[in-house]
Amino acid sequence: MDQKVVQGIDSNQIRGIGFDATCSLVVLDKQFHPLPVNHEGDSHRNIIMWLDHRAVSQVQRINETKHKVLQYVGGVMSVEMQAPKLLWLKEKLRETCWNKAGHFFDLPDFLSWKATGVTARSLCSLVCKWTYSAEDGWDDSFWKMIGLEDLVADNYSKIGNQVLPPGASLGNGLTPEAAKDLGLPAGIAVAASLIDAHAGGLGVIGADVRGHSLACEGQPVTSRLAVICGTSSCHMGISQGPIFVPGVWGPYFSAMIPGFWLNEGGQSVTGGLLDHMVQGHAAFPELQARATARCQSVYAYLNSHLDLIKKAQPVGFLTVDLHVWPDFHGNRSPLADLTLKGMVTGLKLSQDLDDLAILYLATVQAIAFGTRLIVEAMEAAGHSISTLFLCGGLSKNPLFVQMHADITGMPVVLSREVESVLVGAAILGACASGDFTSVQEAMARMSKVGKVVFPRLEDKSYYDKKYQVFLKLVEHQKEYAAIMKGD
Ligand SMILES: Nc1ncnc2c1ncn2[C@@H]1O[C@H](COP(=O)(O)OP(=O)(O)O)[C@@H](O)[C@H]1O
Ligand SMILES: O=C(CO)[C@H](O)[C@H](O)COP(=O)(O)O
Repeated sequence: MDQKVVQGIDSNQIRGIGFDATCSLVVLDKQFHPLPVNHEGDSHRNIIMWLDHRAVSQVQRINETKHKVLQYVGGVMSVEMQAPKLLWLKEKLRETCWNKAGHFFDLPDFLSWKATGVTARSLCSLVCKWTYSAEDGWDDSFWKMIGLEDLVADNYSKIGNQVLPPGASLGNGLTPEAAKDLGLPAGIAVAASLIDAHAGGLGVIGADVRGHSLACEGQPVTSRLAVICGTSSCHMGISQGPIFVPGVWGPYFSAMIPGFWLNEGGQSVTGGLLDHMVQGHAAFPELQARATARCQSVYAYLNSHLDLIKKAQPVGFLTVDLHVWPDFHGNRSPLADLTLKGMVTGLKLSQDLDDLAILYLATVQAIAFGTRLIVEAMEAAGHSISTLFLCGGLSKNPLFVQMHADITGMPVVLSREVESVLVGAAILGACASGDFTSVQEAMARMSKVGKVVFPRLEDKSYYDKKYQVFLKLVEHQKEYAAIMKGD
């Protein structure tokens, strides 16, 4: 743990701590020491990252079982969830890892354990990534069916048999050892954690929107979709009753907001894809030099460059003959197909800064079309969404935000605090300390609207045409795969 987090802060003002993190799998032995998750035996590498797709064969076999728990992850389990990763460890590293393992933690639960010594898991991580049900607990038959019956035999002690709602206070709070590491007083309340995207959802979705002329004003919170966009994008929609959306994770009960069901759509690389496209282009060194000379981020430079080259037309029209399918790391939602790949059509021989800027624009648009596809799937299944609430690193990019508004046709609300994921974690801390009596009360007080961006409805027909092309791209990709599979 790190003292940077409290630099320049009066530590006596800190009343509670909340943790969030990606849903990566942490493996410890029976004495809580790190265990290698690799063939090399390097115990510094004891975490399988969320976006690690090594367990492809395992997840295929899990999905072939058609077990009823799969209904609660969108009908198809993702390779990014924990059950396939556990099965991979058992099958590939039985001696060195599986047999020696004492504790498998989701990363947010690992952090709260490290701070408090309490091994209780958050309902959020267990429901969303481990097939636990808030109503019925673990389903023994699932673990037996997929070949992980040993987890059932010891009453789930390795993956969690004490489960707490996010925001519940853990044990006696910060241990003396963790307090020393963090430079904080021992005993400060520590909350049961949330996965990062879920913390972002808490940080934005409950804001008071009065005075912004938004359709969601005075409407139930279920008309809002929180989109947490950083390395990946996660689309968090809530409902009073369970809604089964094919290819969209959930419905998860009480995994984000207590008492509400959650559906979680997602795109596995979004910010990561933009970085990849921009940094891998031949004109990147020139871009970097120009952005540095202006003390700008490369994205701010690209946005201003697009404004220069667009001439009289709207900037989005620069991609009339350049189209991108964004699933360079498979499709998480709503197609739930990890075999899908990225596609670009409309490339030319030139590779100058204009080409880079236009390719970047087409990628931003493709990510926004991916959001439109997810929203349409959620609405077809019963959600009624009128407003997007964006946060995360990508929400700092005005082009990304405007394209989401234009392409979905919905207004986008940005939070006053860009790092709303951290606001969500702070909400947890404020619940654990007893400063608020419920997550809902804390959300209403702590999330604040910053700016609202409305769609340019006059550009709608152009984006509708590009969306038609977008859908053709995946249709064609599937046709190519079928041709190559044939004799
Ligand atoms: N100033 C910026 N302008 C535009 N995009 C940005 C900026 N800073 C970060 N990004 C984008 O946000 C992404 C990272 O978002 P962040 O929320 O920090 O990631 P994570 O989800 O890993 O926490 C980067 O991949 C980058 O594409
Ligand atoms: O699966 C997820 C949430 O359920 C997230 O995509 C994953 O945790 C990583 O997010 P990021 O790196 O974008 O913060």
